[in-house]
Order: sequence, then C-alpha cells, then structure tokens
Amino acid sequence: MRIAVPNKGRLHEPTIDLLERAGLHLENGADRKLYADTVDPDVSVLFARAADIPEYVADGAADLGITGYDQVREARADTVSELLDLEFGRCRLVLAAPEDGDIETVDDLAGATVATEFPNITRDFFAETGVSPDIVEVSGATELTPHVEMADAIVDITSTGTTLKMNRLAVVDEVLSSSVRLFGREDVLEEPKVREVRTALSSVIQAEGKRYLMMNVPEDRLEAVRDVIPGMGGPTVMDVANGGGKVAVHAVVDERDVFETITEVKKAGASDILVTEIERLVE
Ligand SMILES: Nc1ncnc2c1ncn2[C@@H]1O[C@H](COP(=O)(O)OP(=O)(O)OP(=O)(O)O)[C@@H](O)[C@H]1O
Ligand SMILES: O=P(O)(O)OC[C@H]1O[C@H](OP(=O)(O)OP(=O)(O)O)[C@H](O)[C@@H]1O
Ligand SMILES: [Mg+2]
Repeated sequence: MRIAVPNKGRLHEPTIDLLERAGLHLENGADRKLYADTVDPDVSVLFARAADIPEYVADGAADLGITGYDQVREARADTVSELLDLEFGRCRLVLAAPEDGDIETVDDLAGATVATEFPNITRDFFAETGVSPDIVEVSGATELTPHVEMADAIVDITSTGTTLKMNRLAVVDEVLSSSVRLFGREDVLEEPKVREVRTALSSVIQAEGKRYLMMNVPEDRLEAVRDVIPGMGGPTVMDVANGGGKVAVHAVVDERDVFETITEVKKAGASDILVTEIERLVE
C-alpha cells in the first residue's frame, strides 16, 4: 500500500511529522527521494507535488493521498473519497480585488478577468453565480496580477490575510474552505491496511486536544472528585500500594478544561496531580 505525500512546500513537514507521530516511521532516507519505506513493510510513501497527489491516487500510482482539500477539488479526481480531515493546512480560497477599485460584489465581475492557480474551482464557483468572467490560469504570485493589468480580481489562498493586505487586495467572497485531508481511491477503501492507516492517523488527531490527568484521592473523597471530572467516560480508579486510604485516579480531559478541572479536583480533595500530553488515542 502506498501513500502519496507532499514532497516540499508548507505541507511537507507537518505531514511527515503526523506520519511519525502515528507510528509510521519513515525509513531508507526520506531525503530527496521519490519513495521511502516505512516501519510497516506493507506501507510505503511516494513524494509528489501537493497539486499532483489527487491525480496520483486516482491513477493508481498511490492508493492513499495526503494533500489540501483545495487540490482534491481542483483535480476533479472523482474516483477518490475522503477518509479523514487531518485538521492542519487550514486556509480559504477567496475571490479578492484591489481595495480601492470598484469591484465590491461578484456581480461587478461581469466581463472582467480573474487570475488563479485554481481554474476548475473558479469556474465551478462562477457557474453558480451566473456571472462569467474570463479566467486566466497562473502558476504563482497570483496577488500581483491585478497590479500589472493582467487581471481585475483573483481567486487565491489566504490564511492570515497578510499577503492580500500587502498587495492591497480585499476579499470579495469566499470560494472554498480547505484543510489537509487523507483520501483514497474508492477500490481500496475497504482494505484492512487502509483502515489501519486511517485509525493510526485519526488516533493522533483525537489525542491532540486532550490531556491525561493523574491524581491521588482519599477513598472517602472519590465520589466528589468523580463528580467534577468532565470528558471521556468515567475516570480509571486504581489502588495505590501502601496508599494509606488513597486511590489513584486517571482521566482523559479536553485541554481547554484542564485548568478548571485541576482547581475543582483539588477542592474536592485530590493531591499529587500530574498532567501529561497524549500521543495517540484509539477509541
Ligand atoms: N497560507 C496558507 N495557509 C494554510 N494552508 C495553505 C496556505 N497556502 C497553501 N496552503 C495549503 O497547502 C497546499 C500546498 O501549498 P504549498 O504552497 O505548500 O504548495 P505549492 O505552492 O502548490 O507547491 P509548489 O512549491 O510545489 O508550487 C495548498 O493547496 C493549500 O491546501
Ligand atoms: O494569508 P497568508 O497567511 O498571507 O497566506 C497566503 C499565501 O500563502 C500561500 O503562498 P505560499 O506562502 O505558500 O507561497 P507560494 O506562493 O510560494 O506557494 C498562498 O499562495 C498565499 O500567497
Ligand atoms: Mg504555496
């Protein structure tokens, strides 16, 4: 089974990092090579451009792919299905025009020219609006095109908004919201190895917003502590050797609830409280 992953650009490192955290360690020099093995003899990795990955999966060069949802949509690879939102590489594709110009709504684009690296998505977007500007495909630095009279507006990626601002462009409309996805060719979705990979990646994402809490609790305070622990199922309660009437309580808690939970369990009688990160969580 082969997974296609971005070979460079901003998605390369976080993708490799996710595979590593999921236990799919890369072997045999992942550097500058087209392929790498993983610790699982049945899983290898193919490095490809983010934009080419959906095509590679659709054509069978790889079985699974990891790239932005924008790329999957742009490739119109209709024999692939999404398996998991990997929750990084979040960005929006927006229609943007010069701040001080006269394009304020989509309707102002009748007869205009729109430059983009995403002509298919852009065409689909305008097909729904009933306005049909000329679409010019560019392969980068799209934000410059309105300033060199190549285009009146652009459809491009934004996340922090810095690049648009630097180029004195304002958002006219949102076209698509994207994040990185795991997807696969439809004929491999039921394979056990595909499910294994999905579970491994999912376990990392599940664990990301969670913390593991451990504490000691006098037995007669156990109910009070149990009452204030939020989150997944009940806490695990264990005897402590020579605990002198104390038990150990372990629980998985949402990261955002940790601060309040510590205050509450302490009030309820817990002591020796430890908080740790969780690497993976398989439900
Ligand atoms: N500013 C951003 N914030 C968040 N995600 C982004 C941003 N820019 C791009 N992405 C996501 O990363 C994907 C790949 O972008 P990246 O810039 O790494 O590659 P690229 O420019 O297509 O690569 P190449 O260098 O091969 O041309 C995009 O399709 C999108 O899903
Ligand atoms: O809203 P912002 O945070 O400013 O991000 C938006 C920019 O990020 C991407 O470019 P990238 O940095 O990947 O450079 P590239 O043009 O070389 O792909 C995208 O093409 C935008 O230009
Ligand atoms: Mg880029």
